[in-house]
Amino acid sequence: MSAGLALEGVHTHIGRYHILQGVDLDAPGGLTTMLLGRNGAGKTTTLRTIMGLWRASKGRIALGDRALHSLAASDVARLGVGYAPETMAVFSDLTVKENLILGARQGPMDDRRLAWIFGFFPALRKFWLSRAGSLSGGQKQMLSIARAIVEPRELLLIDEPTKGLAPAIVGALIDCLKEIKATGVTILLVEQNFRVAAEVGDEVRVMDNGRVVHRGSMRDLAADQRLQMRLLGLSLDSHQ
Ligand SMILES: Nc1ncnc2c1ncn2[C@@H]1O[C@H](COP(=O)(O)OP(=O)(O)OP(=O)(O)O)[C@@H](O)[C@H]1O
Repeated sequence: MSAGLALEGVHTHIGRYHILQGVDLDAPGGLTTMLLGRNGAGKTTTLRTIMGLWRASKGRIALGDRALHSLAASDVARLGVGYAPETMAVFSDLTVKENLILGARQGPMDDRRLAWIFGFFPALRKFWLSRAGSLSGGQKQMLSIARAIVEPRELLLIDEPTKGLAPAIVGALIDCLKEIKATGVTILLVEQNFRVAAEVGDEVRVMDNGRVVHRGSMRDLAADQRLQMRLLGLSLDSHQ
């Protein structure tokens, strides 16, 4: 089973702004933990701080018994952390294949793993030698996630994978997230679409103003519309 993630009292400053203001967050090993919250709550900054792309100015970040908070992003990746950023950081001028090779840190890509990835992202096989820049938004998102999982990981950080995607593609992405989840990897997933969150999340943490303000099971939050309204400002309409 994959290790769990724990943040204790994490502060992050970006320039003169104090963005994370004492984040206490746990993502239990082998489970999918949703990180929710209103725009600007600090979710992306939390993922980037875990990944070592922003340096925590205070606090501890640990994956199992390994401390991450003083490591560079390349060392965090080497410990088995995959990151699919919100911006779908694919290299437009490189082919799909070359983008995936860049995600494989331990050596050549494993054919069986590639076949597994193609199973839920068939477009990546189809456009294997095409420039990533020529893919649709949904396909780029899939490539970004495929890159994060091209090797087995201990922890996956995924930022808003369904953002801007057509509903039909969202369904395919949910299936894919469930497949990835079934491998037993620990997942921390930022998602604005509450329906997706309710479908794939085991646990949920909600952020507001640079702190975690709610911790519980996704099932309990999904069943409590008052709590959703209070924590997320969701109306019933947003459940469509
Ligand atoms: N590079 C930056 N420079 C200055 N402020 C930043 C920077 N990046 C983020 N912020 C600020 O930090 C706060 C948290 O941003 P963050 O992107 O982490 O929130 P979020 O919860 O992911 O929101 P969203 O859902 O809008 O992406 C916001 O007020 C944002 O304006």
